[in-house]
Amino acid sequence: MAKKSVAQLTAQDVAGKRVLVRADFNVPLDDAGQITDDTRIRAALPTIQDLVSKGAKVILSSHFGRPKGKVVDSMRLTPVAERLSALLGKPVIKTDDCIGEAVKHQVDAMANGQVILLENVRFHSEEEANDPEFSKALAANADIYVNDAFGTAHRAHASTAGVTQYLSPSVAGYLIEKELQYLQAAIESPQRPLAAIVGGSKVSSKIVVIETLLDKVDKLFIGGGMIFTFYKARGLAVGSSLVEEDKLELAQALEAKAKEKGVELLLPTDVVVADKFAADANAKTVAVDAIPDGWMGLDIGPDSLKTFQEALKTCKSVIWNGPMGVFEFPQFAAGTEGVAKTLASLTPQGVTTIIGGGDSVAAVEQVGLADQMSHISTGGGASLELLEGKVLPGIAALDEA
Ligand SMILES: Nc1ncnc2c1ncn2[C@@H]1O[C@H](COP(=O)(O)OP(=O)(O)O)[C@@H](O)[C@H]1O
Ligand SMILES: O=C(OP(=O)(O)O)[C@H](O)COP(=O)(O)O
Repeated sequence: MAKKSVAQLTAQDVAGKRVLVRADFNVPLDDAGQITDDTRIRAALPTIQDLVSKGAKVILSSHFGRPKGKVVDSMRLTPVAERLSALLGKPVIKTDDCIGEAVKHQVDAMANGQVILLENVRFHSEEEANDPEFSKALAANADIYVNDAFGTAHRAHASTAGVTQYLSPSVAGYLIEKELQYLQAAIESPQRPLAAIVGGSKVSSKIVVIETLLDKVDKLFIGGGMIFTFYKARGLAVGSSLVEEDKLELAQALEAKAKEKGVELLLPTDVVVADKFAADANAKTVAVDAIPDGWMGLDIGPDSLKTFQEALKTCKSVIWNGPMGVFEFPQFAAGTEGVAKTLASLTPQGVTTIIGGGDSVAAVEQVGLADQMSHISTGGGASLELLEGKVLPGIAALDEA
């Protein structure tokens, strides 16, 4: 069912009101703490600018990384406030916390049209627990709620779902509307063959998505840190590669389900391994059954890339989430770049190419191919869960239109 939109809020509705806007400012940073891709920040601007122009007091909120309920200095939202300020052309004050008395004083002092950014909501463990008291504390400094955090819409957290119990109206922002409009149409009746490419490092949350994806897709490509759990489940040695020990049985079951469903499951046959996790590591390409002890797989190998590229050319729709390797280090970027180039070449041939996820989008931006894809989604896990047919809790919680 359609959700109420920020577009339906008039200047009369919001002028002088405190509007809590949940955005997804979980952007990639380099080692020096500099933002390497600001797609997610730019994507939130239409909602922010609309509210500013209508005279609202705009209180932005976001998570950043996975600090697990503790204050982690490297996960403060300071760089985001600076970039937002530059993009909006006006100062954006960042508070030291996201709830409490000090925040209340700062909000009370806001002028109409002013923007502040609350500190990382995940510094409180109650955020991910969707704790009602924490939701109330967030709501205490606001009158109206707008959710524009598409990338976090698959999480039922306090700032994405719980807070809607205490603020009315609770509406969708322009980014969420735009993402749903595109993705629902592409996903509900896709041109087939439909393929998903899943990679990256969030193995435990993405491997569970694969189970339902197998009911939807014709081909499934697996790369990134995900592959080693499958290899280990097959009894192969994986050196010091990323492995989720408690997902080995699941990996086996997924391979069996793919066979039973007739879904073509493509896993790399060779990998680029490194003797340490660093840009200047020693690296070599080996077959997946020959990963040396103490070495870690950081990219798919050239033979696998070729196989993936050939198989992609037979697809009519492709949704990609998660890089094929540690593309931030040039010697492990070939798999990700190769897949990006193939997808970019398929879009003009009428293939629907959808890229989702903070790092996946950054990778495609890095090679200058973002504008050659059908759709760049700000959500990786969120777009995969939509493809699975799941209801996203951050959207379900909003008022009906
Ligand atoms: N083999 C690998 N081992 C460790 N990390 C990897 C591997 N392959 C990819 N990665 C890392 O995965 C990260 C992105 O993962 P993820 O957050 O799941 O993607 P997205 O943000 O696109 O959803 C990148 O920073 C990349 O370096
Ligand atoms: O980066 C995100 O998701 P994504 O990597 O699936 O695109 C979102 O900000 C959600 O982060 P989370 O997966 O830590 O909940």
